[in-house]
Amino acid sequence: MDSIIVTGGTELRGQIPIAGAKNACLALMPATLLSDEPLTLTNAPRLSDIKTMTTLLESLGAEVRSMQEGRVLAMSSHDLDNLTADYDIVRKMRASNLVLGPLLARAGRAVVSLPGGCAIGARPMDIHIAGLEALGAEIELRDGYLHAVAPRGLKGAVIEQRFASVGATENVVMAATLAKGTTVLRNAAREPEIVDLVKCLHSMGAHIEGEGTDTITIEGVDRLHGATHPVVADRIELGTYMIAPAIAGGEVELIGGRMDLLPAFCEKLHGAGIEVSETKLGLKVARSNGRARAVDVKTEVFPGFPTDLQAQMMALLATAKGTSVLEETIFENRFMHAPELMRMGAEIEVHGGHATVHGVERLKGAPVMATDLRASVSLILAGLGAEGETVVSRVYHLDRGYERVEEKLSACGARIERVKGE
Ligand SMILES: CC(=O)N[C@H]1[C@@H](OP(=O)(O)OP(=O)(O)OC[C@H]2O[C@@H](n3ccc(=O)[nH]c3=O)[C@H](O)[C@@H]2O)O[C@H](CO)[C@@H](O)[C@@H]1O
Ligand SMILES: C=C(OP(=O)(O)O)C(=O)O
Repeated sequence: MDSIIVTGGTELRGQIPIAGAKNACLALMPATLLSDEPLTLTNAPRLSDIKTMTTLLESLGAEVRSMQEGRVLAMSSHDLDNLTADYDIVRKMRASNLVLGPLLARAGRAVVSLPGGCAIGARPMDIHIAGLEALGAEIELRDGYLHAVAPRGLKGAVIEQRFASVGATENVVMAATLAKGTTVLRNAAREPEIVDLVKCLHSMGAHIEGEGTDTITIEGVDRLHGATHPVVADRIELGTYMIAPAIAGGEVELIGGRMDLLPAFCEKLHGAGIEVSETKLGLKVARSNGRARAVDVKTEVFPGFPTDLQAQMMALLATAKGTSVLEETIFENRFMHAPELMRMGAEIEVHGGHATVHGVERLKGAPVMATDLRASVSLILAGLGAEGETVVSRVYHLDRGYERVEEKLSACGARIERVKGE
């Protein structure tokens, strides 16, 4: 297994290009299942999760051609010869459950393994199931698999989600594009990845309104056609690299970055004394006034502070002046980076969904272990500002969501290298 070694203490200066969003691409790829014509995605990120989704789509009979070193994904689902998403693939990546809605809508049947829980929480699928059942699907759990059928086809309905789940919104919106009649989805997720998915569905001929608000209305159509769609910028990669100069000092321009993708996050960085400004090419982040200041953070659905940036923010607050309280409201077990940061000298107390962080002047490098995707990168960020060497092991989690992390950071002067494992 590969490790990443970071030697802290160098200010960062330079530019970092932001890739297409993993979480948008993982919803856009299954949209190919809705049409027998080709769907091409441009600005795709090069990540192991994208390879996993490729394997899943291919297992269903779709063709996925990766071009321009993975930047372009040309997909065709002309023939679907299998309607089962196998446990061996789904267990690797929860977003595999996003084939359920499209398969049901196009083929009237789907068998999708339940993904099970993961390190950050239990992550059930009841909201997905309730939404698809409201559209007329009959869904049964047998042998760990969801067996879904729509014997009379899907039919538009009014659906009120008990929580604005990102994945359930994506599954229901995709399924409703081919349902008969109108679907009104209330308490829909408003994340930019949903807006991007709807943009792509529009290009495929879907009739959808209200994306980006809490009510999405979908007028079903008989068929969707092919399209080409550019994947939106990855706001979580963006936020991650915005924190890098905030921790290490210096000034970095994030090419393709936009404040509207991260409104609450940009506000908190500002509150912590970090300068964020718009440039012609993206966003510029600078820390010129010494240590950051403590701020309290509560994770919320969009446009609130994203849970996927909570670990990275904790790494920043670990060396801020004063005490900060981080509240995690989306996942029940998403503070696993705290004990690793404590191995580097951070002073953190975790009580249920709250973490109290007493900022210290400086962290010290240590061997640490990545437990999940965002936890991994938070340890790298912490290492950038720490004294000495930080060795982050188990970085396969990192490769799920960050491409060329060492190259992007070392281009700005960071001392960071990957050591290949067995
Ligand atoms: C591939 C992808 O896009 N992943 C993102 C997506 O995950 P994902 O789509 O899985 O996240 P959800 O919004 O569905 O989950 C949020 C919360 O709702 C709960 N829940 C969800 C569905 C359900 O049927 N029942 C239920 O109880 C989950 O357990 C969790 O506690 O949004 C999360 C919240 O912004 C992000 O952290 C993930 O990075
Ligand atoms: C939690 C994440 O991903 P997933 O939903 O695929 O587990 C993430 O991207 O931080």
